[in-house]
Amino acid sequence: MQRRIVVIPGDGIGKEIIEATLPILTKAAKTHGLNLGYTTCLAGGAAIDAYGEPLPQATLDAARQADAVLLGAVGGPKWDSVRPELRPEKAILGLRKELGLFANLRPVKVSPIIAPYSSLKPEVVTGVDILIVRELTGGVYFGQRQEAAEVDGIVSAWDMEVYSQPEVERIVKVACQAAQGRKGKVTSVDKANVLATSRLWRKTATETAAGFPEVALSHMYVDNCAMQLVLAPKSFDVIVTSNLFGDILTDEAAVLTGSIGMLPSASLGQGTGLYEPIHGSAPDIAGQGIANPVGTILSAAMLLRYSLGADAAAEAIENAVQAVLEDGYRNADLYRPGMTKVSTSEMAGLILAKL
Ligand SMILES: NC(=O)C1=CN([C@@H]2O[C@H](COP(=O)(O)OP(=O)(O)OC[C@H]3O[C@@H](n4cnc5c(N)ncnc54)[C@H](O)[C@@H]3O)[C@@H](O)[C@H]2O)C=CC1
Ligand SMILES: CC(C)CC(=O)C(=O)O
Ligand SMILES: [Mg+2]
Repeated sequence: MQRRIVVIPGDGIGKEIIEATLPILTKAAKTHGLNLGYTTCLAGGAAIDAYGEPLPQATLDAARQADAVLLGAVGGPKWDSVRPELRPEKAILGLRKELGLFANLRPVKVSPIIAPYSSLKPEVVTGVDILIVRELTGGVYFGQRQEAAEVDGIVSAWDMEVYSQPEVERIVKVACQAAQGRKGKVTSVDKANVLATSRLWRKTATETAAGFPEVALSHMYVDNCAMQLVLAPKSFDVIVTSNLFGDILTDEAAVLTGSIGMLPSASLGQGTGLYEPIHGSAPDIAGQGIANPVGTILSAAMLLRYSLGADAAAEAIENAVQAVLEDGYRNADLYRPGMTKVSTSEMAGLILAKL
C-alpha cells in the first residue's frame, strides 16, 4: 500500500531543504518496506503569487487526505506589505488549526559532536536532551486582534490571548505522556504572576499532572525559563508551554545546538500530522545552497516515527545524520576550520549515502 505524503516546499530556503530531504525520506521508508507517494502543494508566498491566497483550498484538502505533511517554511520580505489576513504565515497557522494540530513537539538534543558549535560552553550543553511541547492551536496567535486604528487621536492595536481549560489539559497530558518514556520531569512554563491565562494554565497543569503520579511537575515563569535554558539546560526534561512562549523558547533553545537549522518538529492532533523544521524561510540565505537541511531531514524522521509508525526507519535517518556529523562535514552555519564545509545538497547526499 502506498502512503500519501503532501509536500509543501513554501518559500525562501523551503524548496532547497525539501529537495534535499525527499530522497532520504524515500530511501529510509523503502528500506523498511514502506512505499511513499508525494503530492507537492503550494502554500505561503508561493501560493499568494500563484492564486492570490496563502492557503488554497486544494492544499488544505490534499493535506487532510494525506498520511502526513512535510513542510519547508513560508514567508519573506516580498510579502511583508500584503494585507495581514493574506500574509504567507497565515498558511501555516491555517494548516495547524484546520488539521487540529494542537501539540507541537520540538526535541532539542546536543551530542558531543555538535556541542563545540554552541555559543555556550561544551560542558553546559553536552548531553542536553529536552523535549519542548508547545501548544499550537490556541493562545494569542489565534485570539481576536485589532490592527492599528485611531481612537480619540491615539493609534492603538491589540491581540487577545485566550486559553480554555480543555486546551491546557490536553497539551499537558501530551507532555506527561512523553515524560513517562523519558526522565519523568515536566516543567510547565507560564507567566502566572501577571497573566490570567497563565493562572488558568498553572492550575490546570497541576490538576492534569496529578493523574500521572510517576511524573514530577514543576512550574517556572517564562522569563526565568529563558535564562535557565542557557544557564542550566541539562536541568530540563520536558517543557510544556503556550503557543507564543513555545515559539520564542524553541528558537532560543536552538542556540544550544549551534544552529536553528538543526531542529525538527512534529505537529500532532487527531488526524494528519505535519512535520517541519522549527526555523523560517531564511530569506537572507535563500537561493545560495548554504542552508542546513538537518532540521528538515530530522523532521522527516519524526514523520516516519509518528505518522507511519516506522521507528526503525526514523532511527536510521537519525543515525545517518549523526554519522555524517561525526565524519566532520558541516554546513556553513556550523562550519569551523578543520571541518569539511558542504552545501545543502552535499550534506543531504552524504546522509543519503550513510543510510
Ligand atoms: N514555520 C514557518 O514557516 C516559519 C516562517 N517564518 C517566516 O520566515 C521568514 C524569515 O523569518 P526570520 O525571523 O528571519 O527567521 P528564520 O528562522 O527564517 O531565520 C533566522 C536566522 O536563522 C538562519 N537560519 C534559519 N534556518 C536556517 C537553516 N536551515 N540553515 C542555516 N541558517 C538558518 C537565517 O539565515 C537567519 O539568519 C519570515 O517571513 C517569518 O515570518 C518564521 C518562522 C517559522
Ligand atoms: C511563522 C509563525 C506563524 C510560526 C513560527 O514562528 C513557528 O512556528 O516557529
Ligand atoms: Mg518560530
